[in-house]
Amino acid sequence: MKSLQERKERRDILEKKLADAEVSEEEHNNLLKYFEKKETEYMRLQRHKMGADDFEPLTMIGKGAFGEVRICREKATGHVYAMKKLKKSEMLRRGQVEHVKAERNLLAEVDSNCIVKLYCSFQDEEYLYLIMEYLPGGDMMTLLMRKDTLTEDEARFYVGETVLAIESIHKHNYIHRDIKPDNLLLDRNGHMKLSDFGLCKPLDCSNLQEKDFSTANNLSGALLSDGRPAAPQRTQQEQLQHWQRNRRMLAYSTVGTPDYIAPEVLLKKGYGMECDWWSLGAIMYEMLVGYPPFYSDEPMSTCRKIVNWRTHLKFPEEAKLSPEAKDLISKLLCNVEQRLGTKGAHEIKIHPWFKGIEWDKLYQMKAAFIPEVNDELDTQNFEKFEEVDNQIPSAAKSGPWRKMLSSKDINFMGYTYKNVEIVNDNQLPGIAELKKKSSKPKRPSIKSLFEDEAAAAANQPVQGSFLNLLPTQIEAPEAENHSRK
Ligand SMILES: Nc1ncnc2c1ncn2[C@@H]1O[C@H](COP(=O)(O)OP(=O)(O)OP(=O)(O)O)[C@@H](O)[C@H]1O
Repeated sequence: MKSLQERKERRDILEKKLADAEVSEEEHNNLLKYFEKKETEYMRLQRHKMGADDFEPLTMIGKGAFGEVRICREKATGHVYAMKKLKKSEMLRRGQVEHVKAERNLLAEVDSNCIVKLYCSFQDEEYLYLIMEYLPGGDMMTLLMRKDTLTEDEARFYVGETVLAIESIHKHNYIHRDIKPDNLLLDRNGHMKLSDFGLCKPLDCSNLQEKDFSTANNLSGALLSDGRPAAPQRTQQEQLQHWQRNRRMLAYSTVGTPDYIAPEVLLKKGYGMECDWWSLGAIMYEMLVGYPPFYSDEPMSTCRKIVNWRTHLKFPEEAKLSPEAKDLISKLLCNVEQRLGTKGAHEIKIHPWFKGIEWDKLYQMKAAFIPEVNDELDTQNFEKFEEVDNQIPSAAKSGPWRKMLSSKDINFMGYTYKNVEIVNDNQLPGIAELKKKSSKPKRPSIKSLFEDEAAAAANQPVQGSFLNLLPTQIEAPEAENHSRK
């Protein structure tokens, strides 16, 4: 009865809006017909338990340490989404269960232009699934590799959108900790959205002490026993080529790249939201210089340079950065106490480098680059991945984790989620407009259908190992369970 009543209220609102709006009778009827169609779809979705069978998997667009990302088509509606599929046994083996829940919680909780939208999540015996909006513009890593460097105006657009994205997750009390160009995705119009909120590839620096990071031990400043420098001195161009040769390999390696991680995170001193602003500084540097500020041949050496940033942060002359750009980067890549953003995103927004930027209109502006996207299944902006045999290795089926795996698995309880609202409801012109004009709260019809236990799970503090998205109330990394060890 309640849902009938709500349906009637929605229809009344629409009728009222239509009476006020000057629309032709034909348009009026079309909108009402569309409304009924959406209501039917909405009810069907509410009833239906989603599963992998509801989607036709298509081209693979991403591969991570725990699974893969593909575009897929929902069989019932024909809508295209990105499906992230994660192997439960791998999650358990690497102690990532809480992180995958954190990712699902954040995606379900934060409704923002700057965050990739989650349509639903579900699981079967072997896998967890996230069905998200498909962002066909590719990721920032690929864009940067294609462009070498960006002009300051181009960079301002992307850095600005990253500021808004970071601000929106901080507002929900989440810290990302692993913001890097690979996690900045571009939509069809070239606007940026943040993704990948839970499954970092933990680079295990936990056995390193602060003394290991001391300047005497740092690689690039050090000399070998015969007096030669331990790391070759390269020109900006050489360093750029070197970085680009290694970039994809680093992205797909099991340890990932530490280039954007804040020193306090590496040192596990206890950290807060400021660590995401450090990552912003490293990304901005890469956009303007061509490679990240502490790049080194070895990830461990990069970690050392990050911790000794005072010695290693240098701006190559050839890059010709403006004084404002250098100033902003230096105020992001610095001690937590001095770092811009510590008191909130506004500190960064008012920096002179952003002079003239209209923060409220950034997402309505024309993007710095418009990606080429020919149709809804176009994946030209992504790497090509070789398809390997999809069979689940027998180890996963017979290993010690096997008995823990089932779709009613207690480890992954609360994973299932459905966001009925985002079933492409902006596809019909007119409806989106009407919704904007509505005086009701922003998302009047949202119906997030958590399974009962999910509501509780969403409020659980999340603990986990190195480098992962954590609600801020989880504090010192020392207290974390470094399950990779
Ligand atoms: N919603 C999406 N739309 C388009 N592409 C996506 C989407 N989600 C992920 N991708 C692509 O898949 C890649 C891997 O995704 P993601 O980083 O979320 O997976 P992961 O397994 O957690 O990876 P990682 O090992 O880096 O943590 C991204 O870099 C991006 O290119």
